[in-house]
Amino acid sequence: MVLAHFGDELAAAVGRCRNPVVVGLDPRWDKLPAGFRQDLADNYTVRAEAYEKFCRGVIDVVAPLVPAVKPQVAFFEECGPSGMVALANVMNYAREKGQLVILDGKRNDIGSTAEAYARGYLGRGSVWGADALTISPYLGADSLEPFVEVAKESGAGLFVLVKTSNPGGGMLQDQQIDGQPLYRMVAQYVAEQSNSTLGQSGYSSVGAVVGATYPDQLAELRSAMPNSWFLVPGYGSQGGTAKDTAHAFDSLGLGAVINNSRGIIFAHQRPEYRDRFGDSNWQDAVAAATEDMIAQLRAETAVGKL
Ligand SMILES: O=c1ccn([C@@H]2O[C@H](COP(=O)(O)O)[C@@H](O)[C@H]2O)c(=O)[nH]1
Repeated sequence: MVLAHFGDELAAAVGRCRNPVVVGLDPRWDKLPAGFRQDLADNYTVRAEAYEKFCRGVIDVVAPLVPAVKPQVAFFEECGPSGMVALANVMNYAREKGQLVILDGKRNDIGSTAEAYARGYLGRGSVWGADALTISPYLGADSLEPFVEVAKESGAGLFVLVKTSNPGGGMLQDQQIDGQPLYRMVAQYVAEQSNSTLGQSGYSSVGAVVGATYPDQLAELRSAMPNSWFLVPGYGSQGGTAKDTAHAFDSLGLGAVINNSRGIIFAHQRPEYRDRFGDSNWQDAVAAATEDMIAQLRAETAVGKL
């Protein structure tokens, strides 16, 4: 079944869960709980199978708690073909469990190739069936249009990289062009596309990636893209805090979803959870870290009004 409208679906899911947490599925071999690792680290089929089993276990815990998961394609792609099968199985499992699936692939290319990416990834009628996909803006408008067109047809969503969470992103994104940083030009494009994909929630299906590590720009960009969902990475392991994300939300606590990958899925290794849970109770650590993040966001931001 095709999604009616990603922006509205996300608003409904965030409202239902009363929180905007996205759990990032970034499986890493050396961080998996002991029971998942065998002596076959160099066998990528074994790795892929372990990643799938682990991610299914994470989804079992977080599906009743949060609106969406964000599989990171890179960790599955690293495993070759068996990794891509594992990714497809994980995406299907998340959807079966009622989760929206935001695929972090950061795709794009020239227009005709971008169209193939868009048709392959976006919407439930597609082969991959992602509810939303992250895309790069740096090939320009003709590379982005196929994604927007397919998203409109399929009801799926897009998150355009506007101000990324990494320390080096400013090398290009902060460059001044005609008196404004490049990221503001990208934001303007996203705002324009949002106007043509507005849903009943007031939010569009064309959103923006803006890092929690740049709180000032989060505030600035919230005003520049008032109808766009923000996908906010950089929380936890990269240093972003709940307070840092406060300006990403509108006054009702909508408008942004906050991703946390390592900090949740590998919580069993974090000092604050390690002694309580350890490897054998890793799923309880995932639950505790998710619930703690929800509580922090509710205490420090307008999410408390949801
Ligand atoms: O600007 C960006 C865009 C994407 N990411 C991705 O989000 C997660 C973050 O992982 P953590 O473990 O929570 O740090 C990861 O998949 C990145 O590729 C980002 O961090 N920043």
